[in-house]
Amino acid sequence: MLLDAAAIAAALEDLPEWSGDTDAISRTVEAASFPAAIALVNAVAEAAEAADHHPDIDIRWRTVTFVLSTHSAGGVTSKDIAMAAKINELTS
Ligand SMILES: C[C@H](O)[C@H](O)[C@H]1CNC2=NC(N)=NC(=O)C2=N1
Repeated sequence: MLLDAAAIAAALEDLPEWSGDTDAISRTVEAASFPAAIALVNAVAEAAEAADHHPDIDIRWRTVTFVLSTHSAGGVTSKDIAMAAKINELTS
């Protein structure tokens, strides 16, 4: 179910590294090195496969941006909030 702007803002209070709107949420991570960035992307890929929910990922040297939306719903759902929390776990 699509989340409205208020629900997304409330969810992002617990995910301060993330920002966004009703279209998508995103977080940029600066890893220690390019191999560390790739290792993070691989860990996120494994979690995304397990959840069958996949972020858009942009890799620029050691800076990785994750963008989450639920394509089938056309916006942000609880699946995106759950995957954002999972990415935070994998980042820390
Ligand atoms: C059939 C399967 O559930 C879908 O194709 C999944 C796969 N991963 C997905 N990932 C994202 N971000 N949005 C989707 O709607 C989506 N759909």
